[in-house]
Amino acid sequence: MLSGDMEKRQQMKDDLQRCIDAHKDELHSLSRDIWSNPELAGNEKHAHDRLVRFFSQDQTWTVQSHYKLPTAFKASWGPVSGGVGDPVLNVGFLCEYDALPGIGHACGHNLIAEVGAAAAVGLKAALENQTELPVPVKITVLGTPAEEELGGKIELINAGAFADIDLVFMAHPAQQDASFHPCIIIEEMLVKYYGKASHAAAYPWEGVNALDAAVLAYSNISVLRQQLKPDWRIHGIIKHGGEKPNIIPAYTELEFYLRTPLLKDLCDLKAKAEACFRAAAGATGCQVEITSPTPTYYNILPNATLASLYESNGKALGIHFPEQPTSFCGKRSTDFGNVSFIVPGIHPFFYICTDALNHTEEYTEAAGAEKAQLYTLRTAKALSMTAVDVVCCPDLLKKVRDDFRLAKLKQK
Ligand SMILES: NCCCC(=O)N[C@@H](CCCN)C(=O)O
Repeated sequence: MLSGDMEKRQQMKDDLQRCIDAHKDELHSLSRDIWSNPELAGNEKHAHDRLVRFFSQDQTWTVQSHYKLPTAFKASWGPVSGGVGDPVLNVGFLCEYDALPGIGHACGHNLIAEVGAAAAVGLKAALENQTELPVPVKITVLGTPAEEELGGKIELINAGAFADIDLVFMAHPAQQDASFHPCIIIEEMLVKYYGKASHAAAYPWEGVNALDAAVLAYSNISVLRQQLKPDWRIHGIIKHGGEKPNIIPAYTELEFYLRTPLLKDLCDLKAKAEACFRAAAGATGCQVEITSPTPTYYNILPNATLASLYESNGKALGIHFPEQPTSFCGKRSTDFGNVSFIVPGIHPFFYICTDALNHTEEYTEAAGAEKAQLYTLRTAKALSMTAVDVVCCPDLLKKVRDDFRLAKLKQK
């Protein structure tokens, strides 16, 4: 026999599930449209317009297009319930929608957008007839572009977009369901070598070969890797290697990603990598320019209370959470990590009916497939149901906030 409060929460959860199911075709059309029009980080114009249109069609949402960033948006609803002057609890849902160069939505960000939209619409349905919640509740959907490059969430943090948000939810497609899986710190290093062109056959001795420097740099990093801690990563490409075989390259460019679980480790890894890049310059007589063009993505802070509530709601919907998610390792990064340092939240991973790996063409196909929809909407329901638990139960909200404070202290 459910208590009165439990009965009310269950009724709210039933309402949100019915609402999401009622909107399933529209939600699938939304993610399919984004999937069919892949746009790179910072250029998600179609996705932005499509999501703005999705929320604007319901006049009860207040929608701000081009919110602080050209392809970010904000959709707000509420507050409802509570008394005048009561502190409002602002629940945030995040939508990502940037694709990858050459392989489209190979990370399923079109489904992240669908989950965020569906969870928000569902929570609205659960709340709109509530007049006796512990506190007034508001819903904020943030369109957070450019996760794969640039770190749109970090730019939005710096622009104050998260200042009034109390909880934040999103979910990311993967190979299995996991309420939490470690995502680690990442920093990009851009390396430019400057040499001197010359005819490669007629008088090569007059040249200073920037491609030699690039190759040596790449090789130096490759041997460095043997001496790195097992949970560190460093990987990169030669973005520009020269123009023609008979012109000794005067300019080359490399891009590397450095990843570590802890910020102090990142400093150590950066120093080692920089030594490799400078050694290649010294060996070839080139000049070298080393920069970090994008902000550092932080690791995701865990929140045990939210993760446990998410698992409980997910299991009620039939989600299976493997004890040890095996098919994807934790060596990935996201700008949600930076958000998790300023707002309590969760970023679960969810199965989309494929064993393909992210950032592959097979995953792109899976992210646009009809069979991903059941899992996508189920994830949205679990996120929304988790939000219902927290907004209805002040003790849970306190535990969430305590987890957040403790997790931050552990980072020091
Ligand atoms: N959000 C979970 C992982 C998504 C992802 O693959 N992120 C990229 C971020 C790259 C930042 N320049 C990654 O390679 O981890």
